[in-house]
Amino acid sequence: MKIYFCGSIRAGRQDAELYGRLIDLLKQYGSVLTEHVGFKELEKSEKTLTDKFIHDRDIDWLKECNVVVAEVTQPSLGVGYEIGRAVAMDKKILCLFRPSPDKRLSAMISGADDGSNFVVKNYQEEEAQQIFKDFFS
Ligand SMILES: O=c1[nH]c(=O)n([C@H]2C[C@H](O)[C@@H](COP(=O)(O)O)O2)cc1CO
Repeated sequence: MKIYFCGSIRAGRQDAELYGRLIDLLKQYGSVLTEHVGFKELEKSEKTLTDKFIHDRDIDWLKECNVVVAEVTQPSLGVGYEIGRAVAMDKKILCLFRPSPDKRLSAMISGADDGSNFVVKNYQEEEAQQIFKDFFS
């Protein structure tokens, strides 16, 4: 099982440590192609790469993966783009959103939930393990 994990990078790194913990949980189910999204020092390593390289590498990984898991609480153009491309590739997608009074998820994500291939879950971190268990079973 190859998993493509999406999380905000240039749109803000406030959830980076959470991404790292989610990626650790996901490793029980397969290999995470985009492990760097959860790295604390990420910006240093990705800074040596051109935007074209990053885009083309990530689209190749997206083509290669079996499922996409996206943490969508921090809105990110890159994550939205990856999700749209993944839909066009018929990938199975799980989006995770942590509700709070100051955040509203885009209708283009919440409204895409079809209960099977595109699943959107409101969650708190402690529920992630069970959500992954259900999604991957
Ligand atoms: O350096 C990068 N490396 C990288 O893999 N990405 C991909 C993976 C993330 O899921 C997504 C983040 O997009 P953004 O940077 O617009 O928040 O794009 C994005 C960047 C920077 O845009």
